[in-house]
Amino acid sequence: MTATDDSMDDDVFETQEDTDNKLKLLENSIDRKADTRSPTGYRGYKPPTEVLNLCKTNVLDDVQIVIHKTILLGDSGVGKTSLLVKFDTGKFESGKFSATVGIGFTTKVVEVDDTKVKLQIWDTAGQERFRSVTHAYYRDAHALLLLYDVTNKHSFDNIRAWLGEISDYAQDDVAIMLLGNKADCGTERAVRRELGERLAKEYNVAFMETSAKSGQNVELAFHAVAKELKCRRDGHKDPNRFNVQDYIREQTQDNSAVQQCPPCSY
Ligand SMILES: Nc1nc2c(ncn2[C@@H]2O[C@H](COP(=O)(O)OP(=O)(O)OP(=O)(O)O)[C@@H](O)[C@H]2O)c(=O)[nH]1
Repeated sequence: MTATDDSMDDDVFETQEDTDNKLKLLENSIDRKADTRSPTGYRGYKPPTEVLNLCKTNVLDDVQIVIHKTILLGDSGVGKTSLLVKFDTGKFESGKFSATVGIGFTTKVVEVDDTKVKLQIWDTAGQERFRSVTHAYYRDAHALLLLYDVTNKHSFDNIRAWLGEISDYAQDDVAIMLLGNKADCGTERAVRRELGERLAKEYNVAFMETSAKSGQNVELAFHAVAKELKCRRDGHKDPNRFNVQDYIREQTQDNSAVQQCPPCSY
């Protein structure tokens, strides 16, 4: 499977008009909020011009598309922006990104079983003060990638709270994948892989460890989500229900020689 920037033929999921209306709503709400005092200091926030331009080019050019909205969530500093940039550009630049302010997105086409699936991937700010803004985006999300940092126990302990917010604000059938990021940090590890696996099982969500730095499982995380979303859409035609965790297991076994986590003592 490969990820490309090609457009795709498929039926309409979100139209140009829908996207236009959302942009207008976003711009209006930002203008309105700028008029009032904000306890968080967020109300004056305007998305960067590039984000708005991105909306106006990449999405609006393709009218005949299926957009699967995928959101990256998790505490500040767990690596959401780095994971997205690695997937998008193949690059990791240590310490390059300042904390995300508000929200922005990138679109990426992923090829699954000879079909193109368009993921609109939203990167959110992990900082608490932006939480009310990001909640607004949960409602129409098809998939959520929830990250913690394997070197930061606190970010793992907060996952239950994140899952609580997800159940409050997202659709019941949203696809959720828990990602333990920074798996390259062998000696600094503070959260064992088994703890992540156990938590994911408890909440019945998919799980894998990733590294935006080494690239471990980065493509796989987004491909697994794309495959899950495609299978959900095709569900009525597919008698053998796709199981995303089995798929991840098969794929990581295939690649285990290159993707093995360094031994750790936790
Ligand atoms: N070693 C290692 N460092 C990483 C990895 N992913 C991200 N980082 C580093 O962790 C720091 C935070 O990464 P970001 O991508 O900005 O984190 P974020 O979750 O987007 O943070 P917010 O925007 O504040 O929500 C940066 O210094 C990254 O270089 C990884 O997989 N391995």
